[in-house]
Amino acid sequence: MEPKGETQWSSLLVPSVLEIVKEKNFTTVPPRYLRSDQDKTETLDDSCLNSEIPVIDMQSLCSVSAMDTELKKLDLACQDWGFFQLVNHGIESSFLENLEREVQDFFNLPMEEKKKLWQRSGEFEGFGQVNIVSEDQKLDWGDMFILTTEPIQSRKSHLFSKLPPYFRETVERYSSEVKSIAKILFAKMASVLEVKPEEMEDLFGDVWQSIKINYYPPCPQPDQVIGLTPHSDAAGLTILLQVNQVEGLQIKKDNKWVVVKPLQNALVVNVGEILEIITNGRYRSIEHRVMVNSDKERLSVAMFHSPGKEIVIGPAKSLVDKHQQERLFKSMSTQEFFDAFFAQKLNGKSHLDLMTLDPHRKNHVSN
Ligand SMILES: O=C(O)CCC(=O)C(=O)O
Ligand SMILES: [Fe+2]
Repeated sequence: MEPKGETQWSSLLVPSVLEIVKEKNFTTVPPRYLRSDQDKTETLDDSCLNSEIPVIDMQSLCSVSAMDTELKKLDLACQDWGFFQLVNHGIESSFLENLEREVQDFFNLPMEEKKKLWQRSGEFEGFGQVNIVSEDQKLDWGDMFILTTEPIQSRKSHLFSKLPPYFRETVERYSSEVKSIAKILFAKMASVLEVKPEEMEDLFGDVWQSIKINYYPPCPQPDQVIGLTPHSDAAGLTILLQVNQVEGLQIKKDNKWVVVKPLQNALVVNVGEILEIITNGRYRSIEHRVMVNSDKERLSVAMFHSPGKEIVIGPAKSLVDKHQQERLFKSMSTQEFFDAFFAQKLNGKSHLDLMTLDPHRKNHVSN
C-alpha cells in the first residue's frame, strides 16, 4: 500500500533493451538509442599518473592508529574527486559473488515474470527507466530496476513481495550492510568537516535508501549509444558495486573522462548533490556516465542514501557558522528537491542550479 501523504514520481514507460538484444536477427540499433546528441569522443586521460580515483581503506578509517591519515584522504577525495573506491569494507566476498549470480538471474527471468515487477504507469519503482519525460527523448542503452529499501514503511509491498524469495533476502542483507557503511562514512565526514554529529544524525539518521540495479547489454554499435547519460546523482551518498567487474563507468575530472577501473570487491562511493549542498560546496558531486561495449554486458548495483523526504536540506548550520561561510545553496525539503529532479531528463549537473544562491554558478557548473 502507498504510504499516506507520499507523492509518486514517475517516468514514461520505455522498451527493455535486453529484450531488443534478444530478438532474432538483431543487428542494428533502433534510432531512439542513437546518441548523436552526446559527444562520445572526448579524450580519456589514461596516461596521467593522477588519473586513478583515490582508494580508501575502511579498516584504517575505523582504526585508532591510522584514522587521521585515512580521514584526510577521505576529505581530499571528496573535495578533489567526489569519488573514491572503498576497500576492506567488511562485506564478505562470497556474499558479493552470490549477489552477482542472483542479479544476473534476476535480469534473465522470463519476460512474463519480469512484467509482474515492471513500472506501472505513473510510478517509478520496478523494472524500467527514470527521468524519461517525453516520447521523443533519446534513450540509454540499459535496463534498470529500482526499489526503495528504507525506511521500511516506504517499501512498495507489491514489488517487494513479488521478488524471488532468495533474491529478496539478498537485497535485504545487502542494503542493510551498505546502510551501515554509509552511516559510518557520514559520521567520519562530519568529524573531518566539523559538522556537529547530531546535525549529521538529524539529516541521515532515518536514511532514505533506494537500490538501483543497472544492466547494460552489449551493443553491436557501442560507439553510437550511451549506457547512462552524463549526470550527477541527486542523493546524499551513492555506494556502487561494479557487479561483474566490466569496465564502463567514467567520471569527469578536469574536463576529461576518466575510467573507474573495477577493483575486485571494492565499492565505488560518490558524493551526490545533496551532500554538495550540505557541505556548502566543499564536497563535490561529479558528473559521470556509462559507456557500453560490443561483447559483454555490464552490471552494477547503486545504493542511494538521502535524508528522509520531509527533512529540509541546505548548508549545514554548524559548518557555515563555524567557518563564517556565506551560504552557497538555498534550503528545501528532500521531497521538493527530488520533485524537481524527476521532472526533467538527465543533464549533467544542471539540476543543482535550482538550489544555488551563487549567480556565477548558474550554467557554469565546474568539474
Ligand atoms: O552503472 C554504473 O556504473 C553507474 C550507475 C549510476 O551512475 C547510477 O545509477 O546513478
Ligand atoms: Fe549515477
